[in-house]
Amino acid sequence: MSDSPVINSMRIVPVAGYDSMLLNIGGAHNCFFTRIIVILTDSAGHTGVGETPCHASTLQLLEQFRPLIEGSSLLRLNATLSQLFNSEARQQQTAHTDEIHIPQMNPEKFYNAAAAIEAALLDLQGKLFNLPVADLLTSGKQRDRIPVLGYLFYIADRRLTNMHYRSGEQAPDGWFRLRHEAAMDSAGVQRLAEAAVEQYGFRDFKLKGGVMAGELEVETVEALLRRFPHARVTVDPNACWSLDEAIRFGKQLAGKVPYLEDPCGAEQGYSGRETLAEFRRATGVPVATNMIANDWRQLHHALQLNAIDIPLADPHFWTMRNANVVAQLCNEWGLTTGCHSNNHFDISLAMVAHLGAAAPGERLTAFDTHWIWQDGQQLTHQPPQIRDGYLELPPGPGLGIELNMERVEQAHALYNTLPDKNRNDALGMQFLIDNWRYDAKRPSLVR
Ligand SMILES: O=C([O-])[C@@H](O)[C@@H](O)[C@H](O)[C@@H](O)C(=O)[O-]
Ligand SMILES: [Mg+2]
Repeated sequence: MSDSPVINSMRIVPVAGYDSMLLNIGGAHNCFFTRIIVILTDSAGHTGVGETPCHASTLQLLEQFRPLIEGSSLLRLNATLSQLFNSEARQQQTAHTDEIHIPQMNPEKFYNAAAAIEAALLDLQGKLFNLPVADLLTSGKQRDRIPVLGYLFYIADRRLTNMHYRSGEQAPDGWFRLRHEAAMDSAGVQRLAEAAVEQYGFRDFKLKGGVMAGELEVETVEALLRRFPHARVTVDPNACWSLDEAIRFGKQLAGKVPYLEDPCGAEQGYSGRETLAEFRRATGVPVATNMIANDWRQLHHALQLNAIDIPLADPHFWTMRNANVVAQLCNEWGLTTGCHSNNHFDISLAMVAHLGAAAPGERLTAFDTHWIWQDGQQLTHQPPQIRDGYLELPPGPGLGIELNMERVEQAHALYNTLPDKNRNDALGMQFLIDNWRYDAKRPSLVR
């Protein structure tokens, strides 16, 4: 191993960017979102980067892992990551939940931390070997671009708050202006979709549900389908519909949507995996999830119960290499590969591009990305591009991106000014509904 570059330094940089007042079951997105960037430098003179959701406990874990990373040999990446996976922090990790917008949920963020480190190490290895990260994943690069979907939200009126949402008024007409304006009904969401198609060429859409009564969200899906008859449109109510409601809406949408995402969840003593299995049997509608199959043990139970068709294995929940294994299992076992997302910068966009580029087989559903809400705030010189509904694999070795350090420092400075650094979507809701509180079983505006 004497010829292997050694990791000289690991920098952990919490960063913040701007977001719109996007609604979901957990409330309303804050005007700021936060992420962590991990920057590794090695003795060969290369820089490797990874990105992950930001939480105080993830920052602590990354600090804790620093001694295992600094001084490690780049070519012994497997051994280094095994140390992380064998650490006590991993043993303490409860099953990964997606309930990051609910402040009382504060599980150890082992996977988020490991994912950022692994991505940065892979980026360095790619630069060393002059290969894209997609080629370092077990299945190797399969394609140069991946289908991605237009992630649509109902948007609350930022003017009702005293929070620092951006206005977009300086932007020319179209997506970059509209994404800041209220969109509280089907017509509003349709206008967003039209602008997103104009800008990015999407053929697939996902509506973030769990906001309005289910009937209204189904109506929005149907309105989108009428407007874009050849598009694939789905809705994700984040498991807030009851099983009965999910079956009713599922039957209404059967044959019209490619899948429904987490249409129902745990209720009346039955687990989400059990209710989703019943939903599938009753409706025949394929099920995608990012809520009940987020680690090997959960995935195993979900598949035993025939509860899901599309595990949305997010590289930030699984790490890129594990998510690639999930994609291989999907290919071998007749499932469909997809990917979940949260608000993110362009380092995550590159991670997702490489993951999708390495997914084997043809059963790939359009990957999620929230990038369209952040486009323009990039932390790299040339972010990966979404054109014609496809996310293009950036050229060049590693992740194919280069940090713009001036932007990174600005985003870090912004993070340092924030009073609330962990995600908390309940804050903005107080401007819409007095004493609003999260309820996993009720859409956020149904109170
Ligand atoms: O960004 C949001 O509001 C989503 O609700 C996000 O937090 C979810 O994790 C995600 O998009 C999903 O459930 O698919
Ligand atoms: Mg989801």
